[in-house]
Amino acid sequence: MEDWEDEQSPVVTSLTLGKAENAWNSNGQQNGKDNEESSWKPGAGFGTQGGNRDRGFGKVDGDFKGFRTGIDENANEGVDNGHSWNTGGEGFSGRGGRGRGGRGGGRGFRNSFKSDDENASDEGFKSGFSGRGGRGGRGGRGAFQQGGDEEGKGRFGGGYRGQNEEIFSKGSPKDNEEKEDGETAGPKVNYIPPPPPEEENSIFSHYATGINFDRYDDILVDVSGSNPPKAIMTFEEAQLCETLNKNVAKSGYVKPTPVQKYGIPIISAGRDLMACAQTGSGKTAAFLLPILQHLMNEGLASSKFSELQEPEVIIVAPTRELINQIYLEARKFAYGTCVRPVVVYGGTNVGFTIREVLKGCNVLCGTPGRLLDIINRGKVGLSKIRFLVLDEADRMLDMGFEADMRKLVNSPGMPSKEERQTLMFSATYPEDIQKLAADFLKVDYLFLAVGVVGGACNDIEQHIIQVTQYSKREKLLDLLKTTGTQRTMVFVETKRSADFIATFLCQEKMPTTSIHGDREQRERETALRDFRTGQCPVLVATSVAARGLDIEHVQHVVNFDLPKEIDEYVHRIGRTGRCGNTGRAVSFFDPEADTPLARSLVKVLSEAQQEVPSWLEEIALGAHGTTGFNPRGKVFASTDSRRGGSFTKNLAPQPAAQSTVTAAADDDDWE
Ligand SMILES: Nc1ncnc2c1ncn2[C@@H]1O[C@H](COP(=O)(O)OP(=O)(O)OP(=O)(O)O)[C@@H](O)[C@H]1O
Repeated sequence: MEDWEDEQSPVVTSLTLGKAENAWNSNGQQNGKDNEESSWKPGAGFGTQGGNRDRGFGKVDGDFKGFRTGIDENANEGVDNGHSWNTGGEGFSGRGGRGRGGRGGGRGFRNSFKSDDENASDEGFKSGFSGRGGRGGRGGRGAFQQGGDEEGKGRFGGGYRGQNEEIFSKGSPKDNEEKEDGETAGPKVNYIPPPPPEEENSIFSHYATGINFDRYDDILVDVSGSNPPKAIMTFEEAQLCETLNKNVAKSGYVKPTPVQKYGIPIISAGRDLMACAQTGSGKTAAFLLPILQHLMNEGLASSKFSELQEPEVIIVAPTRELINQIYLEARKFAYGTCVRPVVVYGGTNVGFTIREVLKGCNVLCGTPGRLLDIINRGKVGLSKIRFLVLDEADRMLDMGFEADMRKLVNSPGMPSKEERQTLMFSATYPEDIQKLAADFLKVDYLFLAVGVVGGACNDIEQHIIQVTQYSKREKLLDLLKTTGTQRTMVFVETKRSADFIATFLCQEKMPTTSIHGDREQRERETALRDFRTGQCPVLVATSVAARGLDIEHVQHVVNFDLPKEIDEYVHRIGRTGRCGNTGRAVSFFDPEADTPLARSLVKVLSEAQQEVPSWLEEIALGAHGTTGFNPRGKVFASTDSRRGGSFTKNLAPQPAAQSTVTAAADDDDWE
């Protein structure tokens, strides 16, 4: 029997709040004993604090007033006095020492919650805190250095959804938030996701296009490369078969968006494509429809009765939730056809994944790790691949995933780039990534730019508010009081901040859930579902939710912590203002931390005709930005890195918002 075949039954892997203390004692206590410096004390809810004062939080000053916890104003929490800080016995707010160490006193909470980015955030907490025992880990200096038993996965990593949620999740083996993998190592994962909807109504449920949908027609479009095919103006011109046409209509699509008008004929003509279009402007259908039409025209090569499945299409995306969403879209458009899409992603039971694949698979959607895993297990052959799609292509080719993408295209059987069609889609394309992407594409690929490459969607009202690190929580609370039950995504930098802020909001009686890479997959999906349905109208998220997610009614995005990269900002705020709907994004700008982003932020705001606060311009003027800056630059900030783009629509560019900043930089310099 193969190793995956015994992975049958899902087991409950996390604990309810009521049970957690026991489990915690039995597993975690071991950790505590193992480590002289560790300091957790059971019995006070889940309040925990590892790390010592200097290495952990540093002294708290500014306007941080504790956290309705056992922490005192002088930050004498944690190790030194042996008290844990807790959240009133209701939730948890545990914390290991940061491992990296604070940057000295005086920065207080900032050290704790700002400076520990995703990579660093794990260092202090690699221990058996999950309620299942820890696997150990690197251990934090002054924190919990040893794991407990061999079963658990270490780290604290729980998310929080309020009163009754099963809180504690095992940690992830990865440090990098967005880098999802197939979990080829480590303990078996038993999670089997719920089956996708079968009812036609649910499959085709969609939200209405917004008042600005028709304004998509005014966006400048640039196609570069030789002999681009003519754009289509209607779906009829796409010459889709009857079933696909019906499915398009049932999805509520009346007319194509610009990326569809240009992208569909390019793909149908057999050309490779690198496409860049605003967030929420319909990139998914732009590649799915012509691919499905091709399969309908050409017929399917793979047999559902084969022991080796040989899909015609592979679609990769960087996060599990996004790839699942793409899969559901593929399933929707393929409804009533014999094309069978399948999705594979980490955090789920491998045996289940393989069984799904073996039921027949034409369009294989996956996160890179799990995809490579099942390919390596010999369950999927690549020789029949006709299309390779990289969604969020710039992310798929940056340092996090580039190696996996190279492994994929070099896997045995994978047709060479000359023999397959390769399609890349994103709202952002740093120029160096474009150059790298050319390795995967035929020489004569077409570059399609809808609007500003890397630009924010114009339907999003953007506000930047100057704050100090210590005033953020109060500001967030004030903000959320004005948004009521409207759906809001709050982005933070670290997994721990996500838990912390979610806990804080729950205590303030705001139904909140959280999503980040340390949550178990089941919890992540529950969180997303609760957010989608409005049961929890506030979702606190790390960058794992920044790209691609298409959730109805998200009216607000809050950047509690601004990201370090401007592209990340563009994707995050793009969770609102989709498909012609309007949205609002509020970002907290802490000059101490965010000054390097100032220039590119001014640029993005200007290009989207948003008001640029004068204080931000001043900061930008004095800042050594990490990204290019030319607020008066041309509308296409950057186009095809091969240059020579030809404008296919000659509308007068709209004037950028006035900006007094005159720093000289290359128009194209987004890095
Ligand atoms: N032609 C259309 N008419 C109506 N709705 C559409 C059309 N095309 C796409 N949509 C809808 O618009 C929403 C956004 O589409 P999609 O998720 O593909 O955007 P995207 O460009 O991939 O965004 P992101 O850059 O954030 O990944 C989806 O709900 C989709 O069903």
